[in-house]
Formats: sequence, C-alpha cells, structure tokens
Amino acid sequence: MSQSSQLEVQGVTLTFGGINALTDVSLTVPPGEIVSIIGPNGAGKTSLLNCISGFYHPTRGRITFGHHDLSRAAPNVVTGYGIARAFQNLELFRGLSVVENMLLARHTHLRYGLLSSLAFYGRASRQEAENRAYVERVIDFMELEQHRSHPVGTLAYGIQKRVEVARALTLAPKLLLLDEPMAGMNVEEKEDMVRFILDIQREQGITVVLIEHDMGVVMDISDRVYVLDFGQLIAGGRPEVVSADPRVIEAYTGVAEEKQAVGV
Ligand SMILES: Nc1ncnc2c1ncn2[C@@H]1O[C@H](COP(=O)(O)OP(=O)(O)OP(=O)(O)O)[C@@H](O)[C@H]1O
Repeated sequence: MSQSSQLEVQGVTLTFGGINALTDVSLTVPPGEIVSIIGPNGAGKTSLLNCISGFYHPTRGRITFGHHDLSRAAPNVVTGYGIARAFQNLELFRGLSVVENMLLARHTHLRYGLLSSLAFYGRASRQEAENRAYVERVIDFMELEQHRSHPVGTLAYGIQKRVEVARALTLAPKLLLLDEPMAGMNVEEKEDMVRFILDIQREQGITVVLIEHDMGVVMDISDRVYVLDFGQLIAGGRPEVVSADPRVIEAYTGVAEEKQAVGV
C-alpha cells in the first residue's frame, strides 16, 4: 500500500483571454478516497485536472499535495510527487506493444541521469530489472497478459483505455487522475473498468480522482463527488447528498422542480 497525501485545491481561478474556465474553486481529496468531479460539458472539469497535473497553472489560488505546492509545478515535477494521469485521448504509442508502452512510460518518468547511469552501472541495471518487474506486476493486476505483445493500435478501444490506465499505474502513483476512463466503452467494458478502479483504490491504496459522465458509475463508486457548473463549484459531498441537491439537478436538467435525483 502506498502512503498518500491530501490534495487541496484552494480558491483556484483559471482565466483564458478574460474568460474564467474556473472561478474560485476549492475542494479536498482525502487520501484513499475515490473522488469524482462531474458537471455538464464545458464546466471546467478537464481544466481542473490540467491545473492539478501541471499542464495549466492557476491564474489565482493554490493547489497542494501533502507538503508539495503544485500551483507552478511542471507536469514531470507533479508526476515526481506521486500524481499520475490517464488521459481521455490516450497517450499511447500505437505502433508499440503494451509492454513497450509501459516500460517507456516508466523509463521516461523515473529515469536515471546519464552520468549516474554510467558511474553506477550496477545500480542502473538493477533499476532496469526493477522497472521490468514492476511493469509485469501492473500487467498482471490490469489483466493484460494476453495483450502484452500486441501493438496498442490493434487492440479493441476498451482494452486501449485499460492500457492507458496501466501506463499511468507504472509510475507507482499515490494519486491517480482519470479523465473519462469509460468514455466510448460498452457495458461489459465499463463493468471491467469499474472493477479495476475499485481494486486500484482498495488493493493498491491509491487515491483516485475521476472525471466521468456516467452518473450511475459515479454515484456507485465515489466516496465523494464535486460538481462544477460554468467553472464554479456548486456542490460537494457524499454521492447521495449531491445527487439530491436541487442546484445539481438544475445544472443537469435545467428543471429543479422535477426533483428527480441525478443518476437514480
Ligand atoms: N486552452 C484553452 N484555451 C481557451 N479556452 C479553454 C482552454 N481549455 C479550456 N478552455 C475553456 O474552458 C472551459 C472549460 O473547459 P473544460 O474542457 O475544462 O470543460 P469540461 O468540463 O472538461 O468539458 P467536457 O465535459 O466537454 O470535457 C470551456 O469554455 C473551454 O472552452
């Protein structure tokens, strides 16, 4: 089990050309939880994930992970703090096999400097063996054995999404950011992904931040749900509380009076 830290987003505003993609967003992701960020299209979910993972820097506000300040950190630095991300548009090399993609990800992010590799050849080769062993464990955990040698581009889309999550796991994260891991999947593939996400949390002890449009899934597996609408946080808390919140129902349906709970 990995030791984890709390993620804190404090008063984050993100402005593009005078328009706020995020306005004064504050939320907490406690270690060990599955926390979902939901909201209608264009609500700012991916922008928030980009701020956490260092692709964007907040215009105002602060993001911390334990004692690390992420607000101005570059993506590779954020990865070094133990935060990995699985991308909505897969970040995989389609011509390379599953195992090659995973080894490459681990090498790229956890590489030894050239000098230290030359000076400490033994240590570098020991590291290489450890990398391979780690990747094998992730392949086993994500049930990718039968696909390991296949070029990623030849795999079914649902399997490619699973490889993308596996790629992120090879970085041994404490916190895993998942941007719509179930988008475009059929029911069976979704059920598999749900099982993997729960195992990632329960067996690996990894904290998960999830962006997902399937409300049934979100309400089922989340410990906590935050709702963005037009860049503002309009609700946050336990799924059953959030799904009954009139502001959330209105954001989704535009009709608060109907009092139909979201996702149920
Ligand atoms: N690089 C950018 N430059 C300009 N505007 C941007 C940029 N990235 C995001 N935005 C704007 O910020 C707002 C929030 O977009 P974002 O992609 O974060 O929403 P989202 O909730 O993830 O939407 P979806 O569910 O459709 O993925 C949108 O109005 C979008 O056009």
